[in-house]
Amino acid sequence: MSQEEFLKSAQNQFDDALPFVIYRKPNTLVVKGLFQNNDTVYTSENLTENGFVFSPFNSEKKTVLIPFLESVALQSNFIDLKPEEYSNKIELETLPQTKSFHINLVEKAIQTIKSNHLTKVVISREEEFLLKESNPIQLFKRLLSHYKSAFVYCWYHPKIGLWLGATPETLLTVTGNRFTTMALAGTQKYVDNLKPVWLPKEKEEQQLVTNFIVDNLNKLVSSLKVLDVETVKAGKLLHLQTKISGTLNSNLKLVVNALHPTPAVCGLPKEKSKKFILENENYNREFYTGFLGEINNKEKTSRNTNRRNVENNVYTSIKTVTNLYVNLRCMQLTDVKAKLYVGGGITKDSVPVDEWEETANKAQTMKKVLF
Ligand SMILES: C=C(O[C@@H]1C=C(C(=O)O)C=C[C@H]1O)C(=O)O
Repeated sequence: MSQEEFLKSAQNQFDDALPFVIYRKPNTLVVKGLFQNNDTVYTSENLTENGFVFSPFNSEKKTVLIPFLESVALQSNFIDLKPEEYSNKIELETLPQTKSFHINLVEKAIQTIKSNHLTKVVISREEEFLLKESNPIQLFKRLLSHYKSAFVYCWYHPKIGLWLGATPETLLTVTGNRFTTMALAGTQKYVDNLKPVWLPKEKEEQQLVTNFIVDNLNKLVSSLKVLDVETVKAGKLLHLQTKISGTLNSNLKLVVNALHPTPAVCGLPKEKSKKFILENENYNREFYTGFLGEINNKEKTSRNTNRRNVENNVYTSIKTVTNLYVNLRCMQLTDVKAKLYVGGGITKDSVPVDEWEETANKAQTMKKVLF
């Protein structure tokens, strides 16, 4: 189906107030959609269902599911915007009280860390805007073109809300019993042709995330492999990333529970930092820093067993595939407003005003397609 027809189906579904998700995996050219047949709120208790999950930061709250069995699945090839359709908009100022609240909270977090109550905590904020372009399908189209290496999505449920995002972070991918995950942390602005220099503060902050993942997965996996740390680009930002892979010896729910929320979006120790966040941030994160994606998708993989090709020598197997992403660089839309969400990791060496700047830079990812 053409991209135009695909996006038209999404528009119709939205106009009919029926749940759907449209998405594209990082560095791929296929845009997929799941269009639910009714407006029931399905939930997933144990991540054993087959469908697309949308799960909040606070794991005590419900994980919403769009079941494959209750939906129509469509897909199209991705078509890039024309160069003149790309936006190149100015940076907008944020309200001064938003800035002072954030800086004060970062200071409080640093004090809490220095008094040995926490090692790291991710402090975040929301920012609200009146919209010029409020059509989610058009915004999704722009996100696809602007962020080709991100997981780009638009998720809608009439009883819950409308979310869009372009996240650089994978929570977990599983194919059969092989899994990969990543430790992503440390942020700086991307500057053309300049080799990035990472300070010890950022390296340590990212290492904490890697250690947490390795320690928590150890009991649940085997053949654990930790690759070297590398610099990755996400929009106009750079992050440090370590890829971690291995074999799963456990069920999906236990592995997700062991990871989510990682110190990339919550902190260390996990429960104490989560408590700090829930008590001190002046808003509800809802699905920001939660996770989303396909679970237990039966994917057909075909492979030719004979190089000299014989048509009937193709070997087909069905694998169970899960692809979950951390919901970052995202926003929630209402008729006239967009609320976007941004945060950053705080350690003992953080400088409050720099942390503010980091969130302002991260906010540009969504602002770029809004104005
Ligand atoms: C919390 C966010 O990003 C996370 C925090 C980072 C950091 O502290 O440097 C970097 C990447 C993400 O793991 C966000 O984008 O809102």
